[in-house]
Amino acid sequence: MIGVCRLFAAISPTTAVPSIPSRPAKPYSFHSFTGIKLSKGGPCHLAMPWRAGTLKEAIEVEIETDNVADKAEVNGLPDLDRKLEGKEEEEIMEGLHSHGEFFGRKKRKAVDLDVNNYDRFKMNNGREVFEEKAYLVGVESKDTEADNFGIEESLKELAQLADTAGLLVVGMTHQKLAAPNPKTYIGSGKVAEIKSAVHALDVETVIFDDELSAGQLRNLEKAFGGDIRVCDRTSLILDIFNQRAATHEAALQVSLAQMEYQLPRLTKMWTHLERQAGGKVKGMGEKQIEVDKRILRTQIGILKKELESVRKHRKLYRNRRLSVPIPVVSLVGYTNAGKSTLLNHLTGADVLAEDRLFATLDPTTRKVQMSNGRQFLLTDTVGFIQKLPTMLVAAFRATLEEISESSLIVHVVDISHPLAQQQTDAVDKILQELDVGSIPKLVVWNKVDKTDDPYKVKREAEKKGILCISAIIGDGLEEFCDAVQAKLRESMVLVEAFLPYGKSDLLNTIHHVGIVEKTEYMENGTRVRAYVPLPLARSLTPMRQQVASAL
Ligand SMILES: Nc1nc2c(ncn2[C@@H]2O[C@H](COP(=O)(O)OP(=O)(O)OP(=O)(O)O)[C@@H](O)[C@H]2O)c(=O)[nH]1
Ligand SMILES: [Mg+2]
Repeated sequence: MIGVCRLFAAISPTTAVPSIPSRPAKPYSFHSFTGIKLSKGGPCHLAMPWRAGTLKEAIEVEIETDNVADKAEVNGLPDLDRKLEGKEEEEIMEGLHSHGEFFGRKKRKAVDLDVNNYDRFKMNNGREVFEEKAYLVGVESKDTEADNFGIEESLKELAQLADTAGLLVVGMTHQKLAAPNPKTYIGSGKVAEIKSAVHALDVETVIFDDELSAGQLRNLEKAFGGDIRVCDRTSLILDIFNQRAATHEAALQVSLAQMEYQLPRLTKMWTHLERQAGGKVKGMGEKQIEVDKRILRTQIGILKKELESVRKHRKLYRNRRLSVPIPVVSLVGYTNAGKSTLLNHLTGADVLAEDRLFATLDPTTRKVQMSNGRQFLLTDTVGFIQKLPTMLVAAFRATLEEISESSLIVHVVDISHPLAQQQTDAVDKILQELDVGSIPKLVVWNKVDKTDDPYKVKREAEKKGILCISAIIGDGLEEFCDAVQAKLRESMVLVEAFLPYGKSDLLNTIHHVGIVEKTEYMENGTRVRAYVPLPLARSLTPMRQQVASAL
């Protein structure tokens, strides 16, 4: 342990490097990536195993491997530090790849060099990645109703997720099954076929398109053999969320979801110890599982408490915002539909918008100032995806509360996507789960510029009463704001109030956020008849009573 601590002191935790050059030989198999300190290892990390996002994480992984596998090596770490003194950089780098032996004070420089030069190549989309090969596996359900995405499309999306996580997809396969195999999810023939493919292609990670049970994960890893790691869509999404969580709240939410995902899957972490010891320590694994489960549960409890306090804070902030009677409009939609691009274009915000899945995790709210003087608040939210892990929906509850408390939901659809309809259905399904049916909704088709025949798309949209926009170019945005106003009016209430001249600020607000039908300037103030959002109607109540008593 001493060695580990010394190492971290020597290496800045903020040193961000894109990835580790090559994945150490299966150092993770007995190790959770839940971000907690388990009973045996040193500090854990939140990143998915193959994707250590920082140098610090990469080193933690190696060191911990040695820690757990062989305590003598851990105790010997200070010596290793000494051994490192005076070594040439090349030597250190060589050591880095062969064994953890050369980890120590001088490593940082060596690894930085290494990261810049080692094993890099460019992908088709121009991004540079390290060679971490992944192979995708899907199961096509015979129940086509449940499979409206189609297996090929679902796997394509999984490939996009893998790419977002920084993996290189080198192959994929699928199988049609009446029901998944409870032991290995796929049939034994398919297991054998994948095994030879992944060994031939030198694959490190096999990703399944559906959530796997602990037993299935274990059996598949055993069946593929070697250092091949098996994971599923859920853990891939969790990893992406983990990489992208920018705020404290998002990080807490993702950690919680990761731990909840990990809890029932802890079993496999310790079985290797029994294997390594030739079965001599039988039973030890089970003990460890119990200890780790307890630690994990305690951590989950702590995280939940912390999240609750963060949420309280957010609620206070939201209540303050709601007390300003400007209607809130939420942008929702499938991931990559263009929500952030739309927010940026309308408000001049600087939210990250890029051609990758789950660019946004945290909601951002900005004011939209229309040319006619009207205003509304626009909130960008986390994107949805088919097969969204339920624990993530639950984890992002606070974020999604933003949606449920808005006056209008704008569903942004990427109409240039071949599966636009399926994506729309997936979003509608999640909105149903969120129970926001009572909030008015406006559907917009975005990325019309990217479609083969924009005119045809626009004609089709017109027939359906849907608005077409191009958020990136700014096409149709004025019509969009008008449509938002018109929709907002539907949820406004008609009020008649008498505002003394000292309340001119309220009169301004009515003009900004409401639709004024009539104003009458009188001796002591203004009498106004207008459609206003409900919160504003509430704050006008005393003045409305004045009108009533004057009648
Ligand atoms: N051609 C075209 N591309 C667009 C348009 N709107 C957005 N994009 C691109 O689509 C990609 C995704 O845009 P984002 O705004 O990040 O999408 P998002 O809905 O916020 O995605 P998540 O945050 O992942 O949910 C980016 O590369 C944008 O430049 C559009 O109208 N036309
Ligand atoms: Mg976004």
